[in-house]
Amino acid sequence: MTDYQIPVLEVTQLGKRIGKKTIVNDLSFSIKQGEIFGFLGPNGAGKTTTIRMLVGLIRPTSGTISIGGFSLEKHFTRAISQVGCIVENPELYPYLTGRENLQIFARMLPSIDEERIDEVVQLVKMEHRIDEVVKTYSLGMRQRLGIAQALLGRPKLLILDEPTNGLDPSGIRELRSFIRYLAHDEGISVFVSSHILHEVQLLCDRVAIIHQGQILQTADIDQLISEQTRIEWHLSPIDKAIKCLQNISFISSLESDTEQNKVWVHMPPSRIAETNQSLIENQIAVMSIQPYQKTLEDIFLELTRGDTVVTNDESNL
Ligand SMILES: Nc1ncnc2c1ncn2[C@@H]1O[C@H](COP(=O)(O)OP(=O)(O)OP(=O)(O)O)[C@@H](O)[C@H]1O
Repeated sequence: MTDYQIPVLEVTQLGKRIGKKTIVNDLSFSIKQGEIFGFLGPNGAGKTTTIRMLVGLIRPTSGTISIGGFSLEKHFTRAISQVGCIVENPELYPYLTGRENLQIFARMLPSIDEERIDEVVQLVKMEHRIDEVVKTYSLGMRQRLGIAQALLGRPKLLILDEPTNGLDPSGIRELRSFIRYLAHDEGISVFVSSHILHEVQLLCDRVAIIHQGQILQTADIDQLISEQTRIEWHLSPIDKAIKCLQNISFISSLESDTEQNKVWVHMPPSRIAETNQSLIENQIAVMSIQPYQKTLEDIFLELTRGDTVVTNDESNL
């Protein structure tokens, strides 16, 4: 079902100035169909301002946004009709049932019938509680209903601003598996902002790291982690081993301690076996191989040199 060729969201050199202050500067990224794209940054980095521009609540001062191939500026209605969005807490009527909330929202959209309401209720797996009043729902269920509301218009792109705020660990886990289902099984692209590294690492396929209104790095999560893997090799004879490793193209930043017979290199973990084989073919004894993998948090801290981002302690996953 997933087609990774079509960019559902394309953002080019997006910028926002308010007065003399640059809030967001030169953001460029694109999101493919069925992809979960994390927008990770500390408080005040510019995430909400970016989301407000993506959903047409404020105008960019520079750059372009294209949704499903339509420019948000030139074809606003066509572009925005492909977006479903909820901010931190969805706006719901507490004294009405879940279904009545969806019916009210559906009236604002063209051609949404009861059948579509039943479909989204099934999609968010709320069939058993949808006819109860919202004030009896947990925060996690309200989030689901908010997502159901956002899905009513069959969006290609779902935008979620810090969706796990206020949820307990089981609610977070449930929401995570639900978002993955929507993206990977239903083919909906998801843009999700977060200040929690661990959450992004567990949820997203790709991430843009934003700091002071600028993207520091955009990367595939798995690739990012594997590129940042440092491998410790215990080898003998060490001088011959170093020469051998220096000739391998995918190995970088070689450091060694000849007294301990140890070498540390950066390389993809998937190439360990072939490296091991070429060492053995060169009559080098391999005593041990120890990979050390950086977390997204380590990578973020290196990029930003220590600005505050919440670690997995707070996310409590
Ligand atoms: N209308 C405005 N006028 C002046 N400054 C603003 C305005 N809106 C946002 N800012 C500033 O821009 C910066 C980015 O704000 P934004 O809300 O986009 O950050 P954020 O990454 O979403 O952080 P948070 O998670 O705290 O909301 C902040 O320093 C904020 O104070």
